[in-house]
Amino acid sequence: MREVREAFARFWPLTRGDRKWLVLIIGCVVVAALAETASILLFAELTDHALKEGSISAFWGPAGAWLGVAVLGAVVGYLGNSLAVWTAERFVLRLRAGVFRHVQDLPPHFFQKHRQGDLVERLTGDVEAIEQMVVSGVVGTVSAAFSAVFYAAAALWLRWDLALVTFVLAPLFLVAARRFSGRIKKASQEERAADGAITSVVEESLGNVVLTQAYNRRRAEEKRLDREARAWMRASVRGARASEMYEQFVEVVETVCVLAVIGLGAWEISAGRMSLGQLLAFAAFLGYLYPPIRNLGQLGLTLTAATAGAERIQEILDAEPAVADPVAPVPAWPVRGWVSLHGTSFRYPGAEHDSLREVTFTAGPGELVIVTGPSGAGKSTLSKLLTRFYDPTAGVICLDGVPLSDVPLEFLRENVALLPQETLILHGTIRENIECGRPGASLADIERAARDAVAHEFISALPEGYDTEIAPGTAILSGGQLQRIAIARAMLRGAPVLVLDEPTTGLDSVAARRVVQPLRRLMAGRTTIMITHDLSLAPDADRILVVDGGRLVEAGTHDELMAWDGVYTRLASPGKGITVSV
Ligand SMILES: Nc1ncnc2c1ncn2[C@@H]1O[C@H](COP(=O)(O)OP(=O)(O)OP(=O)(O)O)[C@@H](O)[C@H]1O
Repeated sequence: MREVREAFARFWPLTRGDRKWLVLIIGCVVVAALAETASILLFAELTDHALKEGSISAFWGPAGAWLGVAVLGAVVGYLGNSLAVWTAERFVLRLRAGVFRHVQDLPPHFFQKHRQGDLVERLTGDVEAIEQMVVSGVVGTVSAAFSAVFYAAAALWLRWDLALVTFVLAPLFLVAARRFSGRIKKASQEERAADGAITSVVEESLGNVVLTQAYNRRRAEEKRLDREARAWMRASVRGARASEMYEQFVEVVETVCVLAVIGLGAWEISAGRMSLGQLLAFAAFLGYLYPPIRNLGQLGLTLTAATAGAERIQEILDAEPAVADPVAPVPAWPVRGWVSLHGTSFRYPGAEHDSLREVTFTAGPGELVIVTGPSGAGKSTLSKLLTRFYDPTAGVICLDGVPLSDVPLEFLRENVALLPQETLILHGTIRENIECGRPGASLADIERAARDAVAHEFISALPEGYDTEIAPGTAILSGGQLQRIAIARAMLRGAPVLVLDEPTTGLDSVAARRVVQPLRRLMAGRTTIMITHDLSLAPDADRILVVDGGRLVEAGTHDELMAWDGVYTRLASPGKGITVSV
């Protein structure tokens, strides 16, 4: 129960703004319960008078009142339930948006640690589970509690002695619910994790379908899915079994109660203190009294199952973004493009070694600085620091002399544009894909950027031109063409500082040559830091920095470094072999 309380306390604040609706819903629920109670009492009156005495004149009054009460109950029931669904869905909407916003700010290593399918499951199934706990849980509990109290009062009023017998046995329902809640929660946790794993396997397999088919991995992938699906099946059967056991146990408890009432009733009838009609009315009444008590127990189980989802969402919400907007940000300024690193070191969270060690260099407006080095040297890490996905663990990185941690994140990313290793394509038209470099840009600007990126020609040749729909992994365009779209996007952004991470990776030499010309245009007049293995642009670079094992080991122009005969010479002359740092 402590977990339910904790999870509840965490998510209850999200109902702010909707609490007035919750109060209204509860009002409807209470009126509906009252109407229901009144109808039971009217039923008892009908049995006692109209039926027992066989009097039709005694029928009309209670019958009319019963109909009135039933209509009132129906109206408030409809209002309350519709409002409850609306409020619950609003809660889901808000919670999902909040979790999604949080996830978007999380650092790259978070996404390396969590499988995508699992995150999808958390943002869908688990979010709904929390709704069950916070909104439907509250409404359901209040509704069942009020109904139980009203029915109990009515039962006492009808026959206090029989009512007491039924009350004595009622706590058995709650004991049973407690007994089963642990098992149900565990099964529910496993089921949710397995759900996430299934989504992950399907997503990864379909995303890699070429590898699967080319390497005959179909059987292996099927086995992987089968393993997760079986785990899901086991958990869901275990959960269903525990719920069913609870249901059946409750049935038995109910039978015991009915038998106790009939036994006591038989004794009362034999002593002449009760009529058969009264006993039947009371027994029928039990049919009303037990469901809300039973529901209370069932709700307890739903709540414990929902905490499994709540804990999975909490785990995401507890993950901290690696960087935050500065508390006292420097006001925006016309950025010139001086980038300087001073004794910068960085270690990934949880890693044992620094990925960058005491790196110091400066790059100025109009300069092309190439960062190269063996695989695993720390080059991509440098691009993550320059665009502030992480803050250095030691040292400082400045833009125009201002530490990046004092620059508002949005302003920083407007002025330092990243062209990442993998070509990032969004679902949408080519125009939208370029426009996201500068939202709201005119078509003329988009076309100019595409022309500069040598992309206008192939885009115009497409039947739908700039309105052609593309998506990640699209087959309409080649890797080089997609890269040129990404370059057009960066051109449109017009940022004074460019960080290019392996801009020609994955392109064959012809395609790579085709992007070199637009790249040169893109770089003109800006500070460009290009991280690359491909040294075809090296002779043009103002400076080449060679990183090895996280350290800056060589710096100079192509000619200077070639004359040095060090790491760079080996990298630039493949015949001499490339070192790989570990
Ligand atoms: N999320 C992470 N957690 C821990 N260590 C990491 C993480 N990402 C990278 N590393 C480590 O940091 C070091 C530098 O990695 P980085 O990706 O910067 O190398 P790189 O020079 O760009 O390599 P490549 O040229 O192969 O892309 C490597 O030893 C790598 O294992």
